[in-house]
Amino acid sequence: MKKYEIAVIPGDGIGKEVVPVSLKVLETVAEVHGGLKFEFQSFPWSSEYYIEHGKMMPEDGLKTLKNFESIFLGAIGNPALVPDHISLWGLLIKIRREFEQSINIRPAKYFKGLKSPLVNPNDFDLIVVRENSEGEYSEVGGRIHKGEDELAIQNAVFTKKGTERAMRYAFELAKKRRGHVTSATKSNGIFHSMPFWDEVFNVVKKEYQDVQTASYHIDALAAFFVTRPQIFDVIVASNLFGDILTDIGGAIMGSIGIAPAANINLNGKYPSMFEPVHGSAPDIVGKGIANPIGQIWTAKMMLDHFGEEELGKKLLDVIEDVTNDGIKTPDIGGTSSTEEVGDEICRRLKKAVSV
Ligand SMILES: NC(=O)c1ccc[n+]([C@@H]2O[C@H](COP(=O)([O-])OP(=O)(O)OC[C@H]3O[C@@H](n4cnc5c(N)ncnc54)[C@H](O)[C@@H]3O)[C@@H](O)[C@H]2O)c1
Ligand SMILES: O=C(O)C[C@@H](O)C(=O)O
Ligand SMILES: [K+]
Ligand SMILES: [Mn+2]
Repeated sequence: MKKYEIAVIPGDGIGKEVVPVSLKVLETVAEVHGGLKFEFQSFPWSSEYYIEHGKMMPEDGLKTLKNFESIFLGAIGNPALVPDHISLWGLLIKIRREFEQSINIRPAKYFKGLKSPLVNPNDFDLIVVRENSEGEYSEVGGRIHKGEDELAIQNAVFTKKGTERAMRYAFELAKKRRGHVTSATKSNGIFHSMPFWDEVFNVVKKEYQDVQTASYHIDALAAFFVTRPQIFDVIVASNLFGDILTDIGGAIMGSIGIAPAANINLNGKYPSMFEPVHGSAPDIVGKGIANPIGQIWTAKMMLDHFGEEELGKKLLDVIEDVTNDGIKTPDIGGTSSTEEVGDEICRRLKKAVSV
Protein backbone atom coordinates (compact mmCIF):
# COMPACT_ATOMS: atom_id res chain seq x y z
CA MET A 1 0.00 0.00 0.00
CA LYS A 2 1.46 3.34 -1.07
CA LYS A 3 0.78 6.08 1.45
CA TYR A 4 0.86 9.80 0.76
CA GLU A 5 0.79 12.28 3.63
CA ILE A 6 -0.70 15.52 2.44
CA ALA A 7 -0.91 18.85 4.22
CA VAL A 8 -4.23 20.52 3.48
CA ILE A 9 -4.67 24.30 3.69
CA PRO A 10 -8.20 25.24 2.62
CA GLY A 11 -7.38 28.92 3.27
CA ASP A 12 -10.01 31.59 2.70
CA GLY A 13 -13.35 32.05 0.99
CA ILE A 14 -14.30 29.37 -1.52
CA GLY A 15 -11.07 27.55 -0.75
CA LYS A 16 -12.99 26.19 2.24
CA GLU A 17 -15.78 25.02 -0.09
CA VAL A 18 -13.86 23.44 -2.95
CA VAL A 19 -11.14 21.76 -0.90
CA PRO A 20 -13.40 19.39 1.13
CA VAL A 21 -15.17 18.32 -2.07
CA SER A 22 -11.82 17.63 -3.71
CA LEU A 23 -10.62 15.61 -0.74
CA LYS A 24 -13.70 13.41 -1.15
CA VAL A 25 -12.71 12.89 -4.78
CA LEU A 26 -9.19 11.97 -3.70
CA GLU A 27 -10.61 9.51 -1.16
CA THR A 28 -12.61 7.96 -3.97
CA VAL A 29 -9.51 7.80 -6.15
CA ALA A 30 -7.75 5.88 -3.38
CA GLU A 31 -10.73 3.58 -2.96
CA VAL A 32 -10.95 2.65 -6.63
CA HIS A 33 -7.18 2.26 -6.90
CA GLY A 34 -7.04 -0.14 -4.00
CA GLY A 35 -3.29 0.13 -3.52
CA LEU A 36 -2.90 3.66 -2.35
CA LYS A 37 -3.90 5.70 0.63
CA PHE A 38 -3.97 9.40 1.43
CA GLU A 39 -3.51 10.80 4.89
CA PHE A 40 -4.71 14.37 5.10
CA GLN A 41 -3.80 16.78 7.84
CA SER A 42 -5.61 20.08 7.73
CA PHE A 43 -4.24 23.46 8.82
CA PRO A 44 -6.48 26.48 9.47
CA TRP A 45 -3.96 29.04 8.22
CA SER A 46 -5.87 31.86 6.60
CA SER A 47 -6.89 35.49 6.95
CA GLU A 48 -9.10 34.55 9.90
CA TYR A 49 -6.09 32.89 11.51
CA TYR A 50 -4.24 36.19 10.98
CA ILE A 51 -6.93 38.14 12.84
CA GLU A 52 -6.54 35.79 15.78
CA HIS A 53 -2.75 35.33 15.78
CA GLY A 54 -1.33 38.33 13.94
CA LYS A 55 0.28 36.12 11.32
CA MET A 56 -0.86 33.92 8.47
CA MET A 57 0.80 30.81 9.86
CA PRO A 58 2.77 29.87 12.99
CA GLU A 59 6.51 30.59 13.19
CA ASP A 60 7.26 26.91 12.73
CA GLY A 61 4.62 26.46 10.01
CA LEU A 62 7.14 25.73 7.27
CA LYS A 63 8.94 23.25 9.48
CA THR A 64 5.64 21.43 9.96
CA LEU A 65 4.84 21.44 6.24
CA LYS A 66 8.29 20.22 5.25
CA ASN A 67 7.47 16.72 6.48
CA PHE A 68 4.61 16.20 4.05
CA GLU A 69 4.70 14.61 0.63
CA SER A 70 2.85 17.59 -0.80
CA ILE A 71 0.64 20.54 0.08
CA PHE A 72 -2.92 20.85 -1.17
CA LEU A 73 -4.13 24.44 -0.91
CA GLY A 74 -7.37 26.20 -1.78
CA ALA A 75 -7.06 29.97 -1.95
CA ILE A 76 -5.71 32.77 0.18
CA GLY A 77 -7.19 36.22 0.54
CA ASN A 78 -9.92 38.04 2.39
CA PRO A 79 -9.36 41.72 1.68
CA ALA A 80 -12.09 42.66 4.17
CA LEU A 81 -9.88 41.27 6.95
CA VAL A 82 -6.28 41.50 5.76
CA PRO A 83 -4.67 43.50 2.93
CA ASP A 84 -4.02 41.15 0.01
CA HIS A 85 -0.26 41.67 -0.13
CA ILE A 86 0.02 40.74 3.56
CA SER A 87 -2.06 37.56 3.26
CA LEU A 88 -0.42 36.43 0.03
CA TRP A 89 3.17 37.09 1.08
CA GLY A 90 2.51 35.69 4.55
CA LEU A 91 1.45 32.27 3.32
CA LEU A 92 1.16 31.42 -0.37
CA ILE A 93 4.21 33.27 -1.66
CA LYS A 94 6.13 32.41 1.48
CA ILE A 95 5.62 28.70 0.83
CA ARG A 96 6.42 29.05 -2.89
CA ARG A 97 9.69 30.82 -2.10
CA GLU A 98 10.93 29.01 0.99
CA PHE A 99 10.13 25.63 -0.51
CA GLU A 100 11.86 26.58 -3.76
CA GLN A 101 8.76 25.88 -5.82
CA SER A 102 10.38 27.65 -8.70
CA ILE A 103 7.99 26.53 -11.42
CA ASN A 104 4.24 26.99 -11.63
CA ILE A 105 2.59 24.93 -14.34
CA ARG A 106 -0.91 25.83 -15.45
CA PRO A 107 -2.66 24.01 -18.30
CA ALA A 108 -5.69 25.17 -20.27
CA LYS A 109 -7.54 23.19 -22.90
CA TYR A 110 -10.82 23.06 -24.72
CA PHE A 111 -13.14 21.15 -22.48
CA LYS A 112 -16.17 19.13 -23.60
CA GLY A 113 -19.48 20.53 -22.42
CA LEU A 114 -18.14 23.96 -21.58
CA LYS A 115 -19.28 27.07 -23.31
CA SER A 116 -16.14 28.94 -24.14
CA PRO A 117 -16.57 32.68 -24.70
CA LEU A 118 -14.53 32.27 -27.88
CA VAL A 119 -16.47 32.53 -31.13
CA ASN A 120 -14.35 29.74 -32.57
CA PRO A 121 -13.27 27.61 -29.65
CA ASN A 122 -11.01 25.57 -31.88
CA ASP A 123 -9.43 22.75 -29.99
CA PHE A 124 -6.69 24.24 -27.92
CA ASP A 125 -4.44 22.53 -25.44
CA LEU A 126 -1.73 24.64 -23.94
CA ILE A 127 0.32 24.88 -20.78
CA VAL A 128 1.90 27.92 -19.22
CA VAL A 129 5.20 27.50 -17.39
CA ARG A 130 5.22 30.43 -14.99
CA GLU A 131 8.51 31.39 -13.34
CA ASN A 132 7.49 31.18 -9.69
CA SER A 133 10.31 32.49 -7.54
CA GLU A 134 11.37 35.94 -8.73
CA GLY A 135 10.64 38.39 -11.55
CA GLU A 136 8.13 41.15 -10.93
CA TYR A 137 7.16 39.55 -7.61
CA SER A 138 9.82 41.02 -5.39
CA GLU A 139 10.16 42.73 -2.05
CA VAL A 140 13.04 44.79 -3.35
CA GLY A 141 12.16 48.45 -3.28
CA GLY A 142 10.41 50.72 -0.88
CA ARG A 143 8.41 53.82 -0.23
CA ILE A 144 9.53 57.18 1.06
CA HIS A 145 8.04 60.60 1.83
CA LYS A 146 4.46 61.59 2.34
CA GLY A 147 2.05 63.80 0.49
CA GLU A 148 3.01 65.19 -2.90
CA ASP A 149 6.56 63.86 -2.61
CA GLU A 150 5.52 60.33 -1.82
CA LEU A 151 7.16 57.74 -4.03
CA ALA A 152 7.28 53.97 -4.46
CA ILE A 153 10.03 51.93 -6.07
CA GLN A 154 9.38 48.32 -7.02
CA ASN A 155 12.26 46.37 -8.49
CA ALA A 156 11.90 43.26 -10.60
CA VAL A 157 14.57 40.59 -10.18
CA PHE A 158 15.60 38.29 -13.02
CA THR A 159 18.46 35.89 -12.41
CA LYS A 160 20.13 33.86 -15.11
CA LYS A 161 19.63 30.74 -12.99
CA GLY A 162 15.91 31.32 -12.46
CA THR A 163 15.25 32.35 -16.05
CA GLU A 164 17.15 29.41 -17.51
CA ARG A 165 15.45 27.03 -15.11
CA ALA A 166 11.96 28.07 -16.21
CA MET A 167 12.94 27.91 -19.87
CA ARG A 168 14.59 24.50 -19.63
CA TYR A 169 11.52 23.19 -17.84
CA ALA A 170 9.36 24.51 -20.69
CA PHE A 171 11.56 22.87 -23.35
CA GLU A 172 11.63 19.54 -21.55
CA LEU A 173 7.85 19.68 -21.25
CA ALA A 174 7.48 20.56 -24.94
CA LYS A 175 9.53 17.48 -25.88
CA LYS A 176 6.84 15.36 -24.22
CA ARG A 177 4.05 17.33 -25.88
CA ARG A 178 3.87 18.87 -29.36
CA GLY A 179 7.41 20.22 -29.44
CA HIS A 180 6.76 23.95 -29.38
CA VAL A 181 7.73 26.68 -26.91
CA THR A 182 6.55 30.28 -26.98
CA SER A 183 8.40 32.88 -24.96
CA ALA A 184 6.38 35.71 -23.41
CA THR A 185 8.52 38.82 -23.65
CA LYS A 186 8.18 42.58 -23.55
CA SER A 187 11.63 43.59 -24.67
CA ASN A 188 10.35 46.62 -26.52
CA GLY A 189 9.14 48.41 -23.43
CA ILE A 190 10.94 46.86 -20.47
CA PHE A 191 14.48 48.03 -21.02
CA HIS A 192 16.69 45.68 -18.98
CA SER A 193 15.01 42.52 -17.81
CA MET A 194 13.16 41.57 -20.97
CA PRO A 195 16.08 41.91 -23.44
CA PHE A 196 17.90 39.74 -20.87
CA TRP A 197 14.98 37.29 -20.92
CA ASP A 198 15.20 37.14 -24.74
CA GLU A 199 18.96 36.58 -24.65
CA VAL A 200 18.61 33.68 -22.24
CA PHE A 201 15.81 32.20 -24.35
CA ASN A 202 17.96 32.37 -27.48
CA VAL A 203 20.79 30.54 -25.73
CA VAL A 204 18.62 27.86 -24.13
CA LYS A 205 16.70 27.12 -27.32
CA LYS A 206 19.94 26.13 -29.06
CA GLU A 207 20.11 23.12 -26.72
CA TYR A 208 16.74 21.94 -28.03
CA GLN A 209 17.12 21.86 -31.81
CA ASP A 210 14.08 19.61 -32.24
CA VAL A 211 11.74 22.00 -30.44
CA GLN A 212 10.18 24.83 -32.44
CA THR A 213 10.02 28.26 -30.87
CA ALA A 214 8.26 31.58 -31.09
CA SER A 215 8.55 34.77 -29.11
CA TYR A 216 5.79 37.34 -28.72
CA HIS A 217 5.45 40.50 -26.73
CA ILE A 218 3.04 39.87 -23.90
CA ASP A 219 0.41 42.30 -25.18
CA ALA A 220 0.12 40.55 -28.54
CA LEU A 221 0.43 37.17 -26.87
CA ALA A 222 -2.47 37.94 -24.53
CA ALA A 223 -4.59 38.82 -27.56
CA PHE A 224 -3.58 35.59 -29.33
CA PHE A 225 -4.77 33.64 -26.28
CA VAL A 226 -8.21 34.95 -27.20
CA THR A 227 -8.06 34.97 -30.99
CA ARG A 228 -6.01 31.85 -31.72
CA PRO A 229 -5.14 29.81 -28.62
CA GLN A 230 -4.73 26.69 -30.78
CA ILE A 231 -1.32 27.94 -31.98
CA PHE A 232 0.20 27.39 -28.53
CA ASP A 233 1.75 24.34 -26.94
CA VAL A 234 4.04 25.41 -24.06
CA ILE A 235 4.38 29.06 -23.10
CA VAL A 236 7.17 30.19 -20.81
CA ALA A 237 6.52 33.41 -18.93
CA SER A 238 7.81 35.52 -16.09
CA ASN A 239 5.97 35.50 -12.78
CA LEU A 240 3.56 38.34 -13.53
CA PHE A 241 3.05 37.61 -17.22
CA GLY A 242 2.34 33.97 -16.36
CA ASP A 243 -0.11 35.05 -13.66
CA ILE A 244 -2.10 37.16 -16.10
CA LEU A 245 -1.97 34.69 -18.99
CA THR A 246 -3.33 31.89 -16.83
CA ASP A 247 -6.44 33.82 -15.81
CA ILE A 248 -7.04 34.28 -19.55
CA GLY A 249 -6.40 30.55 -19.98
CA GLY A 250 -9.18 29.89 -17.47
CA ALA A 251 -11.47 32.42 -19.10
CA ILE A 252 -11.17 30.91 -22.58
CA MET A 253 -11.93 27.46 -21.20
CA GLY A 254 -15.18 28.89 -19.88
CA SER A 255 -14.38 29.90 -16.31
CA ILE A 256 -11.44 30.63 -14.11
CA GLY A 257 -13.08 28.19 -11.68
CA ILE A 258 -11.77 25.30 -13.80
CA ALA A 259 -8.12 26.22 -14.15
CA PRO A 260 -5.63 24.06 -12.22
CA ALA A 261 -2.05 24.71 -11.16
CA ALA A 262 0.97 23.07 -9.60
CA ASN A 263 3.84 24.78 -7.80
CA ILE A 264 6.74 22.45 -8.41
CA ASN A 265 9.83 22.02 -6.27
CA LEU A 266 12.45 20.69 -8.67
CA ASN A 267 15.28 19.79 -6.30
CA GLY A 268 13.33 17.40 -4.09
CA LYS A 269 14.30 19.22 -0.90
CA TYR A 270 10.78 20.39 -0.13
CA PRO A 271 7.22 19.41 -0.98
CA SER A 272 5.47 20.75 -4.04
CA MET A 273 2.18 22.58 -3.62
CA PHE A 274 -1.05 22.11 -5.53
CA GLU A 275 -3.58 24.95 -5.67
CA PRO A 276 -5.86 26.13 -8.47
CA VAL A 277 -5.38 29.35 -10.44
CA HIS A 278 -8.41 31.08 -8.95
CA GLY A 279 -8.60 32.99 -5.69
CA SER A 280 -10.99 33.02 -2.77
CA ALA A 281 -13.84 34.58 -4.80
CA PRO A 282 -15.38 36.73 -2.04
CA ASP A 283 -18.27 37.62 -4.37
CA ILE A 284 -19.69 34.07 -4.34
CA VAL A 285 -18.52 32.77 -0.99
CA GLY A 286 -21.11 30.94 1.13
CA LYS A 287 -23.50 30.32 -1.76
CA GLY A 288 -22.44 26.74 -2.45
CA ILE A 289 -21.92 27.51 -6.13
CA ALA A 290 -18.13 27.64 -6.39
CA ASN A 291 -16.90 25.49 -9.23
CA PRO A 292 -14.83 22.68 -7.67
CA ILE A 293 -13.26 21.58 -10.97
CA GLY A 294 -10.19 23.83 -10.71
CA GLN A 295 -9.40 22.28 -7.34
CA ILE A 296 -10.20 18.74 -8.49
CA TRP A 297 -8.13 19.09 -11.65
CA THR A 298 -5.37 20.39 -9.39
CA ALA A 299 -5.72 17.13 -7.42
CA LYS A 300 -5.25 15.34 -10.75
CA MET A 301 -1.98 17.24 -11.22
CA MET A 302 -0.94 16.04 -7.79
CA LEU A 303 -1.70 12.45 -8.83
CA ASP A 304 0.46 12.97 -11.94
CA HIS A 305 3.21 14.28 -9.69
CA PHE A 306 3.00 11.07 -7.63
CA GLY A 307 3.40 9.06 -10.84
CA GLU A 308 -0.27 8.02 -10.90
CA GLU A 309 -0.80 9.37 -14.41
CA GLU A 310 -3.19 6.66 -15.50
CA LEU A 311 -5.52 7.36 -12.62
CA GLY A 312 -5.11 11.10 -13.19
CA LYS A 313 -6.17 10.72 -16.79
CA LYS A 314 -9.20 8.72 -15.76
CA LEU A 315 -10.17 11.42 -13.29
CA LEU A 316 -9.92 14.15 -15.94
CA ASP A 317 -12.00 12.06 -18.36
CA VAL A 318 -14.67 11.69 -15.68
CA ILE A 319 -14.67 15.44 -14.98
CA GLU A 320 -15.12 16.10 -18.69
CA ASP A 321 -18.00 13.59 -18.90
CA VAL A 322 -19.73 15.24 -15.98
CA THR A 323 -19.52 18.72 -17.52
CA ASN A 324 -20.52 17.32 -20.90
CA ASP A 325 -23.67 15.89 -19.32
CA GLY A 326 -24.54 19.27 -17.87
CA ILE A 327 -23.79 18.68 -14.19
CA LYS A 328 -22.18 22.06 -13.78
CA THR A 329 -22.01 25.03 -11.45
CA PRO A 330 -23.55 28.36 -12.57
CA ASP A 331 -20.26 29.95 -13.71
CA ILE A 332 -20.23 27.47 -16.61
CA GLY A 333 -23.93 27.61 -17.32
CA GLY A 334 -25.29 24.94 -14.99
CA THR A 335 -27.48 24.86 -11.90
CA SER A 336 -25.61 22.31 -9.78
CA SER A 337 -23.94 23.05 -6.47
CA THR A 338 -20.28 22.59 -5.58
CA GLU A 339 -21.13 19.39 -3.71
CA GLU A 340 -23.38 17.96 -6.41
CA VAL A 341 -20.59 18.27 -8.97
CA GLY A 342 -18.12 16.64 -6.59
CA ASP A 343 -20.50 13.81 -5.70
CA GLU A 344 -21.24 13.09 -9.36
CA ILE A 345 -17.52 12.93 -10.12
CA CYS A 346 -17.07 10.44 -7.26
CA ARG A 347 -20.01 8.33 -8.43
CA ARG A 348 -18.75 8.12 -12.00
CA LEU A 349 -15.21 7.50 -10.92
CA LYS A 350 -16.34 4.40 -9.06
CA LYS A 351 -18.31 3.28 -12.11
CA ALA A 352 -15.51 4.01 -14.57
CA VAL A 353 -12.99 1.99 -12.65
CA SER A 354 -15.22 -0.94 -11.71
CA VAL A 355 -15.97 -1.80 -15.38
N1 LIG B 1 -3.71 31.52 -5.42
C1 LIG B 1 -4.52 32.21 -4.63
O1 LIG B 1 -4.73 31.83 -3.50
C2 LIG B 1 -5.17 33.43 -5.16
C3 LIG B 1 -5.34 33.62 -6.53
C4 LIG B 1 -6.01 34.76 -6.99
C5 LIG B 1 -6.52 35.67 -6.08
N2 LIG B 1 -6.34 35.45 -4.75
C6 LIG B 1 -6.99 36.29 -3.75
O2 LIG B 1 -8.40 36.02 -3.79
C7 LIG B 1 -9.14 37.20 -3.48
C8 LIG B 1 -10.10 37.52 -4.62
O3 LIG B 1 -9.36 37.82 -5.78
P1 LIG B 1 -9.99 38.07 -7.22
O4 LIG B 1 -11.42 38.45 -7.05
O5 LIG B 1 -9.07 38.97 -7.93
O6 LIG B 1 -9.87 36.66 -7.97
P2 LIG B 1 -10.75 35.33 -7.85
O7 LIG B 1 -10.11 34.31 -8.68
O8 LIG B 1 -10.97 34.98 -6.43
O9 LIG B 1 -12.17 35.73 -8.49
C9 LIG B 1 -12.31 36.31 -9.78
C10 LIG B 1 -13.72 36.01 -10.33
O10 LIG B 1 -13.80 34.62 -10.67
C11 LIG B 1 -14.83 33.98 -9.96
N3 LIG B 1 -14.36 32.66 -9.52
C12 LIG B 1 -13.16 32.35 -9.02
N4 LIG B 1 -13.08 31.06 -8.70
C13 LIG B 1 -14.28 30.52 -8.99
C14 LIG B 1 -14.83 29.22 -8.87
N5 LIG B 1 -14.11 28.19 -8.39
N6 LIG B 1 -16.11 29.03 -9.26
C15 LIG B 1 -16.83 30.04 -9.77
N7 LIG B 1 -16.37 31.29 -9.90
C16 LIG B 1 -15.11 31.54 -9.51
C17 LIG B 1 -15.12 34.87 -8.77
O11 LIG B 1 -16.45 34.69 -8.30
C18 LIG B 1 -14.83 36.26 -9.32
O12 LIG B 1 -15.97 36.78 -9.98
C19 LIG B 1 -8.09 38.27 -3.23
O13 LIG B 1 -7.86 38.31 -1.85
C20 LIG B 1 -6.87 37.78 -3.96
O14 LIG B 1 -5.66 38.26 -3.45
C21 LIG B 1 -5.69 34.35 -4.28
O1 LIG C 1 -0.33 36.56 -7.71
C1 LIG C 1 -0.33 35.39 -7.34
O2 LIG C 1 0.56 34.60 -7.61
C2 LIG C 1 -1.51 34.90 -6.56
C3 LIG C 1 -2.59 34.44 -7.47
O3 LIG C 1 -3.07 35.44 -8.30
C4 LIG C 1 -2.15 33.24 -8.26
O4 LIG C 1 -2.30 33.27 -9.47
O5 LIG C 1 -1.70 32.25 -7.66
K1 LIG D 1 -5.56 29.29 -5.51
MN1 LIG E 1 -3.34 34.82 -10.35
